[in-house]
Amino acid sequence: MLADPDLLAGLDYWRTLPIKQQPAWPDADAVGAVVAELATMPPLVFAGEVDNLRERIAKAARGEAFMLQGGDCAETFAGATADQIRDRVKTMLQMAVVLTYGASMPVVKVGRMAGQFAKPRSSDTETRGDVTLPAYRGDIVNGYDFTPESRQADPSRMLRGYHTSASTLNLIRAFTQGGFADLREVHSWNRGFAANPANQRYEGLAREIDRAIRFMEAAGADFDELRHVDFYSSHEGLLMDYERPMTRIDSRTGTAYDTSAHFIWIGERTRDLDGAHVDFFSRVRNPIGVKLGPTTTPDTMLRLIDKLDPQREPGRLTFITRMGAGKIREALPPLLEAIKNSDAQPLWITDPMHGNGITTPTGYKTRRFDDIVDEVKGFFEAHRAVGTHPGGLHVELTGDDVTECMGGSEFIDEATLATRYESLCDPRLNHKQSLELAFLVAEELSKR
Ligand SMILES: O=C[C@H](O)[C@H](O)COP(=O)(O)O
Ligand SMILES: C=C(OP(=O)(O)O)C(=O)O
Ligand SMILES: [Mn+2]
Repeated sequence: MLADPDLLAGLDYWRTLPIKQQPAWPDADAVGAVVAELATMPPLVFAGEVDNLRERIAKAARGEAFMLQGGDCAETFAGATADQIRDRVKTMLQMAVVLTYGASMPVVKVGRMAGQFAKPRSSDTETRGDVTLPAYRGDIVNGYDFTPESRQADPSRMLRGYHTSASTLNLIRAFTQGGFADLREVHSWNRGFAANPANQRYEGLAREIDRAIRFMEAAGADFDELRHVDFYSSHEGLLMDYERPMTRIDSRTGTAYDTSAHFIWIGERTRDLDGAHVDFFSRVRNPIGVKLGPTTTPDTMLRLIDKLDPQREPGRLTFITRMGAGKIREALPPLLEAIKNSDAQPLWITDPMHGNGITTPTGYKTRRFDDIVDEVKGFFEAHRAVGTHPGGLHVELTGDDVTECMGGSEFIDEATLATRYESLCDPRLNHKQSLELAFLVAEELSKR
């Protein structure tokens, strides 16, 4: 089907609107050449897969599924190795099994992976000693090394971002379709975790899952079927010179899909109602997420719904709340009440990371595991009180044994942060902290 000329013109309307958080590219011609090349590259995802995800999100919004979204704050080109990708996928699969049991519902698995390369920053510059340089905006824009050459925005990085996303997604598809996701195998990894004396508290739940799997086996469940899982990609839709050329007209329907990922979210810093990002993503068919911080008013939220989901399409819109542990119990209920009295049915998921950042006196950005857990609990409490569905969890995590967030059963403290702090942006839960969070959330889910 041919695209309607108004749709094509609309996809560039964002250029006339105020825009935030874009790099200062030094050479417009070089950007134009990269954008033209990106526009000729094959899509990373197929529109039909995007539609499937939208249907699953619709189920989660109705309270019939739970969404798990996780991965790095900022993926890096160097971090796209087989081992690191495998360990992140493994962590997500392990969490998903625990959550599936806790929720007694399917878990929709979405990686902050295969394209999560662009970062919004609080400041355009970074100063070390008496040197000030442009801030690091993610590997798709500039380098992390603190030199003028590395921090200069380089559009050729967008091509490397595309190719790194393609190879990452290829390996994710191979793992999740090729047998690595076998339910019995994933559960045996979880048994290893719960067998550690530090995680004794979770042993009971692990044993219950064990019994459930043995029951399934005895009852003749087809475990071959359970070796394949659907795993979707997502990232913040931030860098417009990348997202626009990756947006294509679907030949089946004549509508626009951003083919850089299945799911795209708009960040807390760029969700202005009259800004470029909201306008652009209002015109693509992907399921869209919007981060909502503690200052969000019901009116702003309702206007975001009108812009991004005027048809009230099931699965179209996900609100990712990131209020902070100390604020969620006051800030979230008024938003939930306003939704209850409207005709909209967004999916609600909790990001317990971005409202709980602190910086140590030694300069590490970190988060306390207990604050993260507390925000998740506040999220469940708010939904329970209002009668809406707490539909998912959005976390920054890695499969590696890093020391970036404090607490958890290994008691990572301020002094320990320095031993293996690897994130180039925000602190991630390590493998064990991620599993621990999944067990705690499963306990909350099973209370319902
Ligand atoms: O993930 C995002 C960070 O919170 C965001 O990039 C801001 O970080 P900054 O305050 O270090 O710039
Ligand atoms: C920048 C991020 O979050 P927020 O927009 O909620 O600050 C993020 O998810 O990494
Ligand atoms: Mn982050």
